[in-house]
Parts: sequence; structure tokens; C-alpha cells
Amino acid sequence: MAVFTAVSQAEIELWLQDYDLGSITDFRGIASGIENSNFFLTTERDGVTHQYVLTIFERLTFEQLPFYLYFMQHLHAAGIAVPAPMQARDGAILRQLKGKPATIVTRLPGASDLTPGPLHCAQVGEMLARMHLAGVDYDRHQPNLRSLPWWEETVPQVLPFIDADKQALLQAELAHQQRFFGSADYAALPAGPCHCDLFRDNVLFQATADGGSRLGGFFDFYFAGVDKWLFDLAVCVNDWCIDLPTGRLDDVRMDAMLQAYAAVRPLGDAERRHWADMLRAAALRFWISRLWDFYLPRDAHMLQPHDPAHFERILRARINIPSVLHV
Ligand SMILES: Nc1ncnc2c1ncn2[C@@H]1O[C@H](COP(=O)(O)OP(=O)(O)O)[C@@H](O)[C@H]1O
Ligand SMILES: N[C@@H](CCOP(=O)(O)O)C(=O)O
Repeated sequence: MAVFTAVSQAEIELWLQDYDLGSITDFRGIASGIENSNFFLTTERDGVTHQYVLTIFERLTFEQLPFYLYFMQHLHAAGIAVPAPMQARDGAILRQLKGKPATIVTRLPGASDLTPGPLHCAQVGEMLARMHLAGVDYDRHQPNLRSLPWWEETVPQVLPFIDADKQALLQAELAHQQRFFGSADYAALPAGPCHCDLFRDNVLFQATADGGSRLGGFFDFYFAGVDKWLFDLAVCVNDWCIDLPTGRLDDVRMDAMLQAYAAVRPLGDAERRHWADMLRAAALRFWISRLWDFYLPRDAHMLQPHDPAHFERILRARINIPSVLHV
């Protein structure tokens, strides 16, 4: 059970007096998170039921959180299906609970689908492109904190733990990405606020009457930051459009995602030319973070570190694919 900060319904009732969300009818901890303490909260106001998620942040600070929360608020206002932070009576969307930062956001409908098909991928691609365009006029700025400078800082820390073959791959790929990031083509790629971690478990779908699935929304924006839009797309393709055991790309799902994305925001020539480089960058990012979580766990909260070998396989599988994308 991943509720690190226990809180009783009585404490929440008191805390909610600073909000205008109605009275609590249900309050329960969410077991599946690995980083924060999350609770489903149901309230009733004027005879109408409302569903929220209360999060007590265990890692992120009061200084770091506004970028993420106001980004969600901005996207929600632009019609993108993401959780909307609720304002307390004083207008604040971030407050203190049990001495930690805490927020209440709207609960999205649906459940994650961990075995997506082309129709799931198309919906994610379409909304990802809309999200990128909607982020253009977001006025706060924070880079993706898990990009090249973090890779350069973290690779030397994990190298002592892995064998020579993996060391060689990690160092060669870092060098490849340093050259790519230093190129004029890279500098010219379009960028903006990105989710940066839009894996299958950060998207919800609702079942439809005809047996299909409708996108319920994107959540977990706590790795968001300004990056190349193509990087965000590559992160998605590396998770949504692959054969999980081998890491190989599934062309049908990838085409579905890319076509749907490009129908909203057509890709430029440099983006198509550097598709393979960006898939490699996206694989490297998660290989490094998984190695770091696996060998250098920072606290007891990482209950089950993800398998680093998965992203090593993905990286190896991307190194020899054709570099040009035809979408
Ligand atoms: N806004 C939301 N709407 C619906 N469900 C949510 C929302 N936020 C979180 N959840 C649920 O809570 C679970 C844990 O959230 P997550 O962000 O993954 O936690 P953590 O940051 O602790 O890893 C998710 O798998 C999802 O089921
Ligand atoms: N998606 C990442 C892990 C990021 O953490 P989470 O909060 O999204 O679970 C990975 O798979 O390595």
C-alpha cells in the first residue's frame, strides 16, 4: 500500500474547510502509486457528486510544484483532458497538509489499458499533439530535468555497477546524444512544455458502448518540462508501440500514433530526419533513470524499481533502424 503519509477522514474534513468542494462521502487511499500519497475523494455539493484525487507530495517541494500544477490548469482550460487543480477559497492550488505540499485535482474517468491497440495509440497521438500546441502560450518555464545535463551527471554514477558491455553501450550512446544535442538540426527542432513520461500507466481510457475505448485523459505531470516535442512523441512510441518482451517497434501501432499526431501537428523535415536519434534519446533517458533507481535507491519509497534491462533492449533495438521517418 503506497500511502506514505497517513491521513484520517476527520483531518481531511478539517482541511477541506478552506475549499468549497462540498461534504465528503468517500475517502480512500490509492495503493498503486510509488512516489506520492494519493487518495480518491468523493464529495457531494448541492446534490451533485464530485470525484477528486488528493495528493500529498513526498519528493517535490513547494518551490518545484507550481510549474506542474499551473501547466495542468493551463491545459485543462485549453480543453485538454488532464486533471484540473482545485482552488481553495483563497485561490491557492497548492497547500500544506501534514507539513507537506498537497493538492486536490479532478479525478479523470477510466482505467489504464496496458495492452493498447492502434486505436488507443491514435487517440494518444492526437491528444499529445493538441497538448503540445496548447502549451505554446504557457508562461512558466522549466526545462526537462531528466535531459542531457542529468544524463551526463548520472551516467558516471551508475557505470561502476554494470558490466563492460553495458558500460560501452551507455558511454557510446551518451556520446552520440551529445553530438546530436550539439547539432544545428537539434537546436532548430520545435520545443515546448512536454509531459516527458507519458507511459501506458499515465493515461486512462473509458469503455464505450460499442466495445471500444475512449481516451479519459493524461495524468502524472510531475516529470513535465520544456523539451523538444519530438522527444515527447518518442517517449510515447517507445512505450505504447512496442512488443514488450523484445522492445521492437510495432509498425501498426506506431503508424497509428504518428499519423494521428501529424494530422494535428505535421512533423518538419528535421524531425523526420532525426526520428531514430530521438527514439534512442528517449530510450537512453529511461535506461539511465532505471539504472539509477535500481543501483542507487534514494529512499524506501521506490517499492519496486522498474527493470533497467527493458530500456537497454529498446535502445539496442533502435540503434539500427532507418533514421528517416515517412509520415
Ligand atoms: N487525476 C486522476 N484521475 C484518476 N486517477 C488518478 C488521478 N491521479 C492519480 N490517479 C490514480 O492513482 C494512481 C497513482 O497515481 P500516480 O500518479 O501513478 O502516483 P505516484 O506519483 O505516487 O506514482 C494511478 O495509477 C491512477 O489510478
Ligand atoms: N515511466 C518511468 C517511471 C516514472 O515513474 P512513474 O511515476 O510514472 O511511475 C519508467 O517506466 O521508468
